[in-house]
Amino acid sequence: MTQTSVATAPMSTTGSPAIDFVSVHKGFGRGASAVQALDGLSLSIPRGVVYGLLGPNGAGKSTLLRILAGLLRPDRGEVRIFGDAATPAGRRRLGMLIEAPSFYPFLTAREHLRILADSSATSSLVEPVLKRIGLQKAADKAVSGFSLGMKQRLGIGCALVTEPEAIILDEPTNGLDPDGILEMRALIHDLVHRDGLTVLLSSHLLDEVERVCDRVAILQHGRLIAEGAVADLLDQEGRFWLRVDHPDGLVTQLDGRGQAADGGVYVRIDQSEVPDLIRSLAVSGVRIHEAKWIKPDLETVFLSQTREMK
Ligand SMILES: Nc1ncnc2c1ncn2[C@@H]1O[C@H](COP(=O)(O)OP(=O)(O)OP(=O)(O)O)[C@@H](O)[C@H]1O
Repeated sequence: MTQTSVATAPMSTTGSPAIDFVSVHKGFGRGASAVQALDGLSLSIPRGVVYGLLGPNGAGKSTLLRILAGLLRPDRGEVRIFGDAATPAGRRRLGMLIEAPSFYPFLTAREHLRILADSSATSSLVEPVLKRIGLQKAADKAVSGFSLGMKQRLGIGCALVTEPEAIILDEPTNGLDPDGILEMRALIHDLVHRDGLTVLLSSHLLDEVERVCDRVAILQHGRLIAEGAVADLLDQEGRFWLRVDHPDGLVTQLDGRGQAADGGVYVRIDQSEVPDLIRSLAVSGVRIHEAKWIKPDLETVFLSQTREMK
C-alpha cells in the first residue's frame, strides 16, 4: 500500500454530520406484494470515521445507499449531505462505488482515471490516486486483464479522483481473496485516518467490519435497531465468567442473572459492577478460581440484536 495522500487536509470531525438520513421511508410494489424497504429510518454518519452499515438480507442497506446516490427517490423523509439537502451538487462531494463498477475493457487504469479527472478538473490527482490505490505498476495495462481486487481498487480510484469528501462503498470486499481483503482494509483505513475522508460502507463480513469500522448501524426490516461505536456495542454485550466450586449453587445465588456453561458461570452484569460482585461473592464464601470479562465479537452482537427484533 502506498503512502500518498490524495486529500488536501484532514477534515474536522466536528460540524454537521457527513450524511444525515431523516425519517426516510421507501416502499416497493403494491397490495399483497408491497415491501416497506425503509420504514422511517433516521441515521447520522459523523465526519472522519469508517462507518459500517449492517443488516440481514433485505434489511434495506442497498435501498438506503441507492437513495443517497440519487438512484432512488424516497417516498418521504430527507437526506442531507454535509448539512445541506442532497442535490446533484451536494452529491458531487461524495465518491460512490455502490454497484459493481463497470469499465471499458480496452482502456487502461490511467485512462479511466484521466477521463474522470478531466471532467471534474482534477487532472493533478491521477498520479496520486494511482499510488493510493496501489495500481501504479499496472496503470498502463488494459482493465480486461485486471483481477477482481484490482477492479475494486480502480473503482475506488474512480471515486477518489473527483476529490470527494466522503466515499460510499457497497460490499467493498465482496469476492476478494484474503490478500485483496487486506489491501482493501488498509486502503479504507488510510482514506479515513490519514487523508481525513469519511467512509460509509455496507458489508456482510462482520469480522471485517469489526476490524475496519469505527461505528456501525444495524438495520432490520428498514429500521435502525442498534447504532454506536464498535467498542461500545461490544462492551454492552460483554459477559462476566467465573469458575467456582459449585456452579449450580452460584446460579441459584445469582437469582436469574447467571447461567452455567463452559465449566463455570456466565453473569450478565455491567462491567462496572464486577468488583462489587466479586467482593460480595467472596464475603458469602464462594471460592473463585478464575474470573474474566469476555468481550463478544461483532457477529455475536449482530445475532443477538437481530434475533431480539425478529
Ligand atoms: N427495485 C425493487 N423492487 C422491489 N423490491 C425491492 C427493490 N429493491 C429492494 N426491494 C426490496 O426491499 C427490501 C430491502 O432490500 P435491500 O436490497 O435494500 O436490502 P439489503 O439490506 O441491501 O439486502 P442484501 O443484504 O440482501 O443486499 C427487500 O425486501 C427487497 O426485496
